[in-house]
Order: sequence, then C-alpha cells, then structure tokens
Amino acid sequence: MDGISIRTSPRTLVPSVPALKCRQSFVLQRPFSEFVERQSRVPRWSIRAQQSASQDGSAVISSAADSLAIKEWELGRMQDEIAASQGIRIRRRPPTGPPLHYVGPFEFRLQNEGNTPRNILEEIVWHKNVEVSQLKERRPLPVLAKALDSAPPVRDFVGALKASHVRTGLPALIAEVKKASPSRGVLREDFDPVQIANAYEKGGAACLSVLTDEKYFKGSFDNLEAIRNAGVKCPLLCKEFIVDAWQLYYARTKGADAVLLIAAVLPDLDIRYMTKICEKLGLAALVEVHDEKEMDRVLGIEGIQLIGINNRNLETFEVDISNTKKLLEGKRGEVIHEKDIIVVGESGLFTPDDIAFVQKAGVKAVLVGESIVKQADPSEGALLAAWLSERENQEYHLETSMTKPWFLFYEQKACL
Ligand SMILES: O=P(O)(O)OC[C@@H](O)[C@@H](O)c1c[nH]c2ccccc12
Repeated sequence: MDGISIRTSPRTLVPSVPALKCRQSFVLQRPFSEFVERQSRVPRWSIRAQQSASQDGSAVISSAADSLAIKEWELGRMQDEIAASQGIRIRRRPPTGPPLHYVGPFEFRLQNEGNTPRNILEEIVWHKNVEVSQLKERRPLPVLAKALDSAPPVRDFVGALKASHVRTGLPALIAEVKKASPSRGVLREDFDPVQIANAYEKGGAACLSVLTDEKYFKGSFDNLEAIRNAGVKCPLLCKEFIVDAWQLYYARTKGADAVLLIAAVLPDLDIRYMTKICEKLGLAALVEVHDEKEMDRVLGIEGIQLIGINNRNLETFEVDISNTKKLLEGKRGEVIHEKDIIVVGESGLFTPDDIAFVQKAGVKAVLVGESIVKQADPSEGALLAAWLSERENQEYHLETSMTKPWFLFYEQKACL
C-alpha cells in the first residue's frame, strides 16, 4: 500500500468553532495526530530545559506533563464543541473534568458529572472508543498497513448495486448477516454466518452487510473474514461503528469492500477525511443519515457516492419507514439526482409494500436484516434469486400480504 500517508485520526484542531470555516483546508492537510505530536514536542523541550535548571526536576516534569494533559483535554472539549455546532448529539467519549491544576476559561465541572451515556448509540460509541484504542495498541497502523498487502482484492460495491438495479429495475438488495441487535435481541439462535451469506448470495443479493460489533450485535470480524474466505462473491459491507480511521484499515485487512460512516457520530471533517482514506484503500463508504440536518451536512461533502437513510433512530430505536420519503422529497432529492448519488433505504423493511414504498421514494438499494435473517431456511432467499436472475422464467406464484417476508414482493412484481 505504498503511497498511503494519511494518518488515522483527522479530528479537529481549530482553536474555536467560528474559525472552523476559514481553517478547513489547513485542517485537512494536517491531521489531529500531527497536531498532538507538535504539541507534545513543546513540553518535551521545556522539560529538558527546565530539568537542567532545576535541582529536583520531578516537580517541573509533572507540571510539563500536566500542561500536555490540559492541552489534550482542551482539544477534546473543542472536538465536542465542533461536533455540537454541527448538530451532533453523540459525545465521542465520557466527559471528564479538567486535569489537575487546570485554570482555563471553561466552567468548573465535577469529575464524574455526565459520565452516563445519554442513549444506546452514545453507549456504543464510548465502548467502541475504548475497544479501538486497545486494538490499536496491539496492532499499530504500520503493522496493519503491512497486512494490507495480503488482504484479498477489493470488489466494486457501488458497481454491484448499480448493476443489480439496472438488471432488475428493483432496489438492489444488501442482505445483512445479523445475529442480534440491542433493540430486537437475538434474531437467530442457529447462526452460521457463512451458511447465511451463501444463502443470501444464492438468493440474489447484490451485496452483503456483515455486522462486526461483538458486544451489542453479537457479530465479529472473524465472521467477516470467514465469509470473505469462503469465496462469497457479493461485495461485503463491514457494518461497524467507525470512530477512528484505524478501523478502515482493519476492515480492509479482513476483506471488507465497503464501510459504514454514521453522520450522527462523525463530524463533517471526519467524514471527509475518512472518505479520502476509503478512496485510497478502494473501499466504498456508505454514509448513513437519519434526519434532514444530517442529510444536508452529507450532501455538502464532495465525493459522496452512497447515502444510507436509516429508518431507525439509533438513539431511541424508533422505526419509521416514511423517514426515507421525507429525506428524499423536494430539493434534497434533486441534489441527490444531480450528484448521481445512490440512496440505500435502511432498516425496518419487512413487507412487499415496504419495499414498494421506499422504491417509490427514490432508493436504488435496500439494506435488510431482520426480516430475512429470521427466515427458518435462509436459503429461502433463493426465491428472490430465481426471480432476479431468471426474470422471464417465473415459476413462483406465492401469495403476498403485509405479513409475508419482504422479498416475496419480487414474486408479486413477477406475477404482474
Ligand atoms: O434488521 P433491519 O431492521 O432490516 O435493519 C438492517 C440495518 O439497516 C440495520 O442493522 C442498521 C442500519 N444502520 C445501522 C448501524 C449500525 C448497526 C445496525 C444498523
């Protein structure tokens, strides 16, 4: 992977929110990690200078270390402020009080104030932050970058969606390999990820989505790797809560062809930075939005090819498929059309009518988990394949109704 010099953490490094706009190009070129490096260089010099001037250097060293801790804490506050200014409610980490000896411009805080996540998404993100920093220690980026050389070749995720849509005239299916979720519990006890993936592929899915979060979704990177190594040809979306660009490299080494970037979690700068890294790695980025504000932010970012509209509010778990329609109406729909962005309708799609509804709203692909993973025989998805691949040769005449699995919609269309 010669030529990749992007660092893992873009973050924000501007001194104040109002200054964000005019500093953005600078920010993109000089990621957060560099800033921290530069900051940490200053105290190190002063440590040396102060040590030699001091009889007992230890007290001076600790005040230099304090100043670094203070800088980092201030930076964390700035990141939160910038995220909040973009309407992001999710805090990236539990708020901590200022370091010892801090005499800054911020208001006084008690050490543990607000240390409880405000909702499930925030809880997941806080947990993910800790998990990723531990993983990073075990496999730092240079090690990971080497592993990229032996990663399986990347496949064209967006191309597969387009081809399926053009071929069938129906939304391309991204079928999700999902064992459980915090809102729905365990969806399938006898969960064999490779078997399910094969069934989906046989069933006509254009692409697959594989949950890799262990704690909340009972997924794993082993599942992703196993599916990739089993020779499944559908391009794979790594369904993960990405909070650090390190995860993009990790996903690629495990055979992912695409990743999910959640706008409710990532500020614009992170999305820009991460989509650039995705480009370098050949990964497609599915940028997920849930409300108008997130959609407008994402539409303002250059180079986005794929937007997912999540019908599920990840903070409350409420599902409303009319959300897809709402976000595609009017000007937003026009911009999406002009930019030739593919929109994926995500979550809560169960019935033929659901699929018809989001298709009419303008999606060219759908992301479906629960309703197909719960089928007694996941290879029943093959019904779908039969329709998709042999459209002229229809032999299925199953009844459709609001309570039937969504993919029977394809039968309904076939019988028209
Ligand atoms: O099982 P459902 O309701 O068909 O949903 C699938 C998929 O949309 C959902 O799993 C999902 C969409 N965005 C996410 C972000 C994280 C975790 C999971 C998701």
